[in-house]
Amino acid sequence: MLFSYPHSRSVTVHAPAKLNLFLSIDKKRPDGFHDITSLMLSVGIYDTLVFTEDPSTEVALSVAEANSLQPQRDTDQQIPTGEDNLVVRAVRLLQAKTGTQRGLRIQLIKRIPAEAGLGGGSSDAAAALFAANQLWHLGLSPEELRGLAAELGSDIPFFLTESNAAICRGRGELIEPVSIPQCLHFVIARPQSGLSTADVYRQCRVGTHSNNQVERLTRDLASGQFHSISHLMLNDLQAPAEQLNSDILILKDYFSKQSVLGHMMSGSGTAYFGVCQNRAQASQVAARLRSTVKGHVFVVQNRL
Ligand SMILES: C[C@@](CO)(OP(=O)(O)O)[C@H](O)COP(=O)(O)OP(=O)(O)OC[C@H]1O[C@@H](n2ccc(N)nc2=O)[C@H](O)[C@@H]1O
Ligand SMILES: Nc1ncnc2c1ncn2[C@@H]1O[C@H](COP(=O)(O)OP(=O)(O)O)[C@@H](O)[C@H]1O
Repeated sequence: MLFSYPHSRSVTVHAPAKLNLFLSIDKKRPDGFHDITSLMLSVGIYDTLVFTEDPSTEVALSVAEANSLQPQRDTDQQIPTGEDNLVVRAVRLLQAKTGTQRGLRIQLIKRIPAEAGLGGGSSDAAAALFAANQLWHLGLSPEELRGLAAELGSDIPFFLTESNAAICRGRGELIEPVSIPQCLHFVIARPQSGLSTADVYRQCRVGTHSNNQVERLTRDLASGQFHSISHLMLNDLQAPAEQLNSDILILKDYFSKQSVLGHMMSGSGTAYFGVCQNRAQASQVAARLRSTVKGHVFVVQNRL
C-alpha cells in the first residue's frame, strides 16, 4: 500500500492488486471455508482512494472508473456504491468495534478489474481500515487491524502486511511474509466476464501437491532460477473456473503458445497471467493479446 498525507484531514491510498503464483486447496473446513496454501505477490495495478474527514457522522462513497472520473457506467463490472461496498463495510466494522461515530467522505477510483482474482475489493478494504484508523486517531495496531480485516474477508489481511509477498495459509489470513527481491514481469489479461469467488470454491476439489512445493517455488523466484517455475506454479481453482468460464481456456491456449516462463489463472479468476522473461517480452505478448482478446490487458511488475 502506498499512501500520502496532503493535509491532515485527508489521506490518499494507492491500493495494489495481487497475483496468486501458488494456490492449493488443502481441506474443506466445517465452517464452509477451505484451508489453502497460497503464494501472493502484490503487483503494480492500483485503485486510488481518497479519504477525507467529514464533520457529520455520514460515511459517503463515490466510485469512478479511472481515466473517466465520471460515475461508473453500467458494465458487467458493477461495483456496489453503498453499504455493500467492501470499503464501506470496512469503515462500518471499525466504527462498530471502536464506538466512534465520526464521518468520512471516500472517493474510490477503480483500475483493478473486479471478479478477476486480483483482490481489488480486498485491497480497497485494507486501505479503508488503514486510512480510517489514521484519520480518526483510533490507534489500532497493525495486528489489530489485520484481525478486523480477517472478519471481513480472507484475503484482506495480506494487504495490511508490510511485505509485498507472503505465503498465506488457513483460509488466507495466516500470513508468512517472504522476500522476493527479483523484478518479475507479468502480462495479466482479464476477459470480458468475471467469476464469483464463492461459485468457484463451490465447484473445487481438494488438490494434491508435492511436499514443500510452495517453498521451492518461493526460493526459485527469490533467487532468479526461473527454469523450474512452470512446474511449481499451481492453482487448484483453475479447473473448476475453466468449467464455469470458457474465456479462461482461450487465454490458457494463447499463453501456452508464447515462450513465457510460466502461466496460470490468478485466484478464483478470471484473470490469467504469464510470467515473462523481461519487459520487452511482456510488451510483445500484451500487444498480440490486445489484438485478439476483448477485456483488460496489463503489463506489470511485482512490488519490491
Ligand atoms: C481465491 C482467493 C485466492 O487468494 O482470492 P480471489 O480470487 O477472491 O481474489 C481467496 O482465497 C478468496 O479470498 P476472499 O476473496 O477474501 O474470499 P472471502 O470473501 O473470504 O470468501 C468468499 C467466499 O469464498 C469461499 N472461500 C473463501 C476463502 C477460502 N479460504 N475458502 C472458501 O471457501 C467461501 O465460500 C466464501 O463465502
Ligand atoms: N471496493 C470494491 N471493489 C471491487 N469489488 C467490490 C468492492 N466492494 C465490493 N465489491 C464486490 O465484491 C466482488 C468481488 O470483489 P473483487 O475485488 O473483484 O474480488 P476478486 O479478488 O475475486 O477479483 C465484486 O464483484 C463486487 O461486487
